[in-house]
Amino acid sequence: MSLSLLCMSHTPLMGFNDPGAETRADVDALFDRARAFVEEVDPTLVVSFGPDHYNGFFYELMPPFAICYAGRGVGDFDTAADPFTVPEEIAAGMAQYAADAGIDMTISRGAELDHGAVQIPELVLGGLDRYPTVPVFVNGVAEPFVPMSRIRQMGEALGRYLAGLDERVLLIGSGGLSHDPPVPRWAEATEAQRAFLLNARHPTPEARAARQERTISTGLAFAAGEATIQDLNPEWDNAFLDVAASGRVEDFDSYTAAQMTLDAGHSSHEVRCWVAAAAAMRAAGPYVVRERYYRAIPEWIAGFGALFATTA
Ligand SMILES: O=C(O)/C=C/c1cccc(O)c1O
Ligand SMILES: [Fe+2]
Repeated sequence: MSLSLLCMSHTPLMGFNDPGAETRADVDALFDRARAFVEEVDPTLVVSFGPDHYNGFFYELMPPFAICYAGRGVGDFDTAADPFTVPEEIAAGMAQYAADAGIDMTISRGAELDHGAVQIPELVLGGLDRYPTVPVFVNGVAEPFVPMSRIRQMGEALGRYLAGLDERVLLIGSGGLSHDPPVPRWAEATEAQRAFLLNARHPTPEARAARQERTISTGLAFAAGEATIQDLNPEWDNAFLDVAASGRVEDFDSYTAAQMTLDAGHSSHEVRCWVAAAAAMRAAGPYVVRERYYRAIPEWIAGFGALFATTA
């Protein structure tokens, strides 16, 4: 048995907006190190915590988190539209263990997963079918949010279960850090946007392209200082990374959703994926940080961070 941890920001604008050659090379080198880390820890099982952006999970039924017994990419922003190879018995074991531990776990037997859940596994694992992978959806955009302590406890419960398996488990957390991309919000949404937030599965190619174009152009305007979205917050991001690196996962409990929105933007809640993954990792004992990375990248609307760790 062993556990390892790889948390990274995702951004669908990578490959669409140019952040400059130096930044691109720096991030490419980070992804090379991520792939080398995966090769080194040589997982027999991957558990990947990722959010959604109203491509697979909608307000018609929005759980705080869900273990996916089966899931496939929707292919937004050119991410893989492939199925994950999910070991169903392990997914079911995780769900039962979490339920027995008092976690109100949701499951999905047919999840549709967007770039939030697909981009990092696709890029660091080399495809969605290369390793047996259990995707775990964690809501990072849709209010209301459960307290961060529940995310930590959910991660810890799954970590205890995974630590008891005869597997080399790689935990992935995909999301964050500070960022405020133009994802509609119910409170200020128009009627048309509310219909979208309620259920807009399987958009036409034209609707998909229009949506993506809005995000791409917002990224360009943001980098030019002309967008109205919230600024990135490198100070907040580095404080979050400090906690994640320390392994003191209970310290995340003091993060409230309202303050996170104010400090770090409406999509900062994606860090819940990191919290779940780090808490699962910590449940197996102290860990040693092998990589810590941070760079604010406005063209990609991303406080772009990474943390890799192995058991001490
Ligand atoms: O438009 C979306 O669906 C999401 C955009 C986005 C932009 C930047 C960073 C992220 O994590 C995003 O999800
Ligand atoms: Fe995102």
